[in-house]
Amino acid sequence: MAGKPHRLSPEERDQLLPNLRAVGWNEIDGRDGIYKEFDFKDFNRAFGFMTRVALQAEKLDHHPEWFNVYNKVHITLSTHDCGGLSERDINLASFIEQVAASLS
Ligand SMILES: C[C@H](O)[C@H](O)[C@H]1CNC2=NC(N)=NC(=O)C2=N1
Repeated sequence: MAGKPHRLSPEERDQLLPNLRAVGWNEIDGRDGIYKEFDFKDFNRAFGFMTRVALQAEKLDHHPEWFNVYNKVHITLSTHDCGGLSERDINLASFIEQVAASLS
């Protein structure tokens, strides 16, 4: 983990967000963060996904806000250390996409 995170500038957002928007991440109303809902086949897959994301989050020292019931996982990414969206959220979202792709 390198340096203190900063809130992404408009230019950085224009560059970094389109790829994530294209796979279902949306900016949140009233808060500087991104959000996506995942649907898995069953609880085992949802929880397996969460386990893999959790281990990486701990490694990166960057943690998701999330909700799970049965096969659904809802994830919000935002960086408290800078009060908004940072590159750490983009990196974690990209990792999350890789995990989700490998499980479906
Ligand atoms: C002390 C610790 O390194 C910080 O609180 C880390 C932990 N995980 C974190 N997760 C997220 N999402 N944002 C942060 O700013 C953050 N900061």
